[in-house]
Amino acid sequence: MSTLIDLTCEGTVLVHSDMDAMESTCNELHVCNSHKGGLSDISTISSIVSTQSETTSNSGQHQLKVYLRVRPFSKEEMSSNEDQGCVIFESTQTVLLQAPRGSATLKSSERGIGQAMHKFSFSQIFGPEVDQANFFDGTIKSQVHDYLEGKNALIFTYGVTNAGKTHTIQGSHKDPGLLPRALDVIFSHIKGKLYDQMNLKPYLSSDVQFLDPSHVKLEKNEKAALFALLKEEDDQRSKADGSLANTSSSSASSLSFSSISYDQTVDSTDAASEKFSMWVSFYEVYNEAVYDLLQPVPSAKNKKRSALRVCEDKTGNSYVRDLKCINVQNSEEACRILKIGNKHRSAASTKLNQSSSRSHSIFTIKLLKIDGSQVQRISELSLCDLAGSERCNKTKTFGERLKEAGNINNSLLILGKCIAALRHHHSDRMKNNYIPFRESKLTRLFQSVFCGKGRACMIVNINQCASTYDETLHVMKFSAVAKQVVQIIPTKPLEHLAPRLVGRDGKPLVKNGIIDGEALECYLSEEELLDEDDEAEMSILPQEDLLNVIDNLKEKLLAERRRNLVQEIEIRKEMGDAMLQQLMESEELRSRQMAELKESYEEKLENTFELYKDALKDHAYQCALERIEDEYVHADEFFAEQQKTEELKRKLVEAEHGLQSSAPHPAVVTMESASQCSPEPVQETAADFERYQILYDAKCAAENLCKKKEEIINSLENKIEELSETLQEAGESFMEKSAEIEALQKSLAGQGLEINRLQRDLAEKDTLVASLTEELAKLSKGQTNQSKPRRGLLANIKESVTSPRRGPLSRTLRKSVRAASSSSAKKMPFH
Ligand SMILES: Nc1ncnc2c1ncn2[C@@H]1O[C@H](COP(=O)(O)OP(=O)(O)OP(=O)(O)O)[C@@H](O)[C@H]1O
Repeated sequence: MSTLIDLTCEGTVLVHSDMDAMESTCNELHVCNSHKGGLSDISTISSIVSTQSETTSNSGQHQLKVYLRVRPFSKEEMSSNEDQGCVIFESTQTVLLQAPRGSATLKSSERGIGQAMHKFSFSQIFGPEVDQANFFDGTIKSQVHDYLEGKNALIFTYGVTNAGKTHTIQGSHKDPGLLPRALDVIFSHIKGKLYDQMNLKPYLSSDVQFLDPSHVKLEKNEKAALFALLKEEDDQRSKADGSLANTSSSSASSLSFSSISYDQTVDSTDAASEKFSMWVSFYEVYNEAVYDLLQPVPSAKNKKRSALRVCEDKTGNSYVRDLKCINVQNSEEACRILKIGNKHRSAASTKLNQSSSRSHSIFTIKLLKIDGSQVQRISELSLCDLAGSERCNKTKTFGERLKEAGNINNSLLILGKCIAALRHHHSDRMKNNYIPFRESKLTRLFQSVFCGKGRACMIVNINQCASTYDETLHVMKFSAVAKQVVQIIPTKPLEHLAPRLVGRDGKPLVKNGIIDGEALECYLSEEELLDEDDEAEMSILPQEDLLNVIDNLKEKLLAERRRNLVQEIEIRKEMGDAMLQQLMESEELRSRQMAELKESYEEKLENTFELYKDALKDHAYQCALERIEDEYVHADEFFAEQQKTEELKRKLVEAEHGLQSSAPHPAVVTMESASQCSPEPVQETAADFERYQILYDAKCAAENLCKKKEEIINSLENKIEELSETLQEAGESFMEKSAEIEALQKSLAGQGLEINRLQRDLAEKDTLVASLTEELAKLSKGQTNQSKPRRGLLANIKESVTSPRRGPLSRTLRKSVRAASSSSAKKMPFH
C-alpha cells in the first residue's frame, strides 16, 4: 500500500534550515510527518502558518497566496493514454498526486525511496472545468481592487511547459486571461477620470517625472511609431497569409476585450478632481538578459537586440533602465501593446509545446493618481509569465534550446532559493537571513515586492499528463514551499514609497511644496550606489563587530560546506549503489543469455544429427523398396514353382530309370520286332512309349522352367548384390555424417570453453566492482572524517581584519565574502 505524504500546512510542514528546501525528498518529508510532535521548529512554523489568516492580518503579515490551476486534457493527450488518474481532487484546497506506471517517482517508491502518493494544499484549487472568468474572480480580482487603492501587486505563474501559464495570464481571443481582465477592471474604474495629458510619467521604480511639452511630443511620437509598427507587421502578415486574421503563434497575440464586460463593482471614493494616468511596459528576461519587448527587433540578422540593465534607485528598489513605458488611454491600446510585445517574445517550438515561451515575460501597469497637478500615489501591478520549469531531457532540448533551458532552470532555482529563504524570514528577521535576490535578474526584479513593497501571488499551472508526472511533482513541491512564505507589508506606506516628482534630469522638483532648483545627485548608477553603500556599511562597523560578522559568516560557510559534503556523499553513495545494481543486473543477464545460448546450440546440434540419421535411413529404405518393387515375386508363388520343378525332376528320373530297365530305346523298336513279341508286351511297349513321350515332353518343359527360374534366381541374386552395394554406400555416407557430427560436437566443446572463459571474466569484474565499492566506502568515510576545517579564505579575511596594517579592508572583505557565498551557493543544485 502506498504511503501518503502530506504537504499541506495542517499536515507536514517542510523544515529545512537551509535554502535547498526545493530538493526535499519525499523521504525527508515523510520523516517530518512521523516526528511531528518531536520537533519544536515544526510546530512553531506550523502554528504560524496554520493559525494565520491568509488575508491581511493586523501585523501586516500575508501568507503568499498560491493557487493551483489544472488544465483539461487535449484531444491528443486523451488518445495517447495520458489520463491515468494522476491528479485526484480532494477538496477545493487539497489535491492528491498519484504516481503513474512508468514514472520515476513510482520506480523510486518501489525501491523504497520516496512515496507514490503526495498530498498538497493550496489557497484555492481550480480544476479543468473552471473558465477564465471564474478563475479571475477567484484569484486576483481582489488584488486588482487593492491595486486601485494604491497597493502594489505581483502575479506570477509557475509550471512546466504546456501547463497553461500563458493561457492563464493572457488567454485567447475568445477567452481572455488574467491580464486583459485586470485591465478591464482598471479601466472600468478609471473610466471618465483619465488624465489625458502625457506630462506626468513614471520614473525609476516609484517616482514620477514631469515632462516639458517637447518631451511630451516625443512620447506621443514614440507611441504612434509603436502602433504604426504593429500595423505594418499586421499588414505584412496579412499579405503573406492572404487573410486579415492574426495567426501569431502566441495564444494571446490576437487578444481583444470583446468578450469582457466592464466590471462596475469597484467602489470609488475618489474625489471628482482626481484623475488617473496609466503607463504600461512589457519586457522579458531571456538567457539572463533583459530585453524591452516594445523595442523594435533589429531587422538585420547579425544585429542583436540590446539588453537593458537592472538598476536600483536610492530606496533599493530595482528597475529596468531605459525601459519603454507607454501611456495608454484605454484597454484597446493596452491590448495592442501586449500584442506588439508578444510578437517580440522569445518563443520556440519544443517537443511538448508548439509555441513554448522560452523567457520570463513581465507586463507592468503603473497607475498614477493625480489630484490637480499633484501626483498623490503611484501603484504598480506586474504579471509575470515564467518560462516552463521542465528539465532538458523531457523537452528534447539541444543547442540554443539547451542554453535557454539552463538559464531558465538557473533563474527558477534562484527564485526557489529566495522563496525557501523567505519562508523563514518573517520568523527569523533578526538573524540576518541571507536571501539570494541578487543572483538572478528575475529575483532582483521581484525583490522589492517580496520585501514588502507589495503583495505577491503565485499561480501554479499543471497538466494531468502521466508522461510529465515527475516534473509536475517537482512543481508541486516548489509550491508547497512557496505557500509557507509570509510577506510582511507595512500597513502604512513608508515615506520613501510616496512618489517624488522629478525633472527630466531626475532631480526632485518639489521640496516642501516648492519646486527646488538645487537638485540633488541622488539617483546614481547601480555600481556607484552599490560600491559606496557597501564601502560605507563595512567601514563604519567597529573592528569587534566585523570580527563577529566574520565569525557568523564562517559558521555559515562551515555549515554550508558540511551540508554540501553530506549531499555529495549521498549522491556518491546513490551513484555507487546504482552502478552496483546495474552491474549485478547485467551480469545476471549475461549468464542467463550464455546458458540459453548453450542450450539452444546443443538442441540444434541434436536435431541436426537426428535429421541426418533419419534422412539416411529414409534414403536407403527408399532405394531398396524401389528395386524390390521392380522385381517382386511373391514367396508362395516362388516356392510353388520350385516344388513343381522338383516334382518334374523326380518324375523325369523315374521315367529314365523305367526306360533303361525295359528296352534299349523306344525309338529303335521296329514294327517287326514288335510283331515278333507277344501281343501283350507289344501293347505294353506302345503305351509305355506314349507315356515316355509325355514324360519326355514334361521333362523338357520342366528343364525350361528350371532354366527360367534359375535366371530369375540369378537376377534376384544380382539385385541383392546391388542392394548390398547401395547399403555399403549408405553406410559410408553415414560414416561421413558421423564424422561431421563429431566435428560439430568438438566445436560445441570449444564454445563451452569460451563460455567458461567469459564466466571467469565476469568473476574478475565482480572482484573489481567489490574493490570499487570498498574504495567508494573508504572515500565516503574519508570525506566524513574530513571535519578539520582548512585554513581558508575566511581565516585569511579574519587575519586581515585583525591586522590594522592591512590594505583597503572593506573592499577585500566584501569581495571575499561574495566570492565565498556565491561559490557555496553554486554548489547547491536546485534540480
Ligand atoms: N485552462 C485551460 N483550458 C483550455 N485549454 C488550456 C488551458 N490551459 C492551457 N490550455 C491550452 O494548453 C496549451 C498550452 O498552454 P500554454 O501555451 O498556455 O502553456 P505554457 O505553460 O504557457 O507553456 P510554455 O511554458 O511552453 O510557454 C495551449 O494550447 C492552451 O490553449
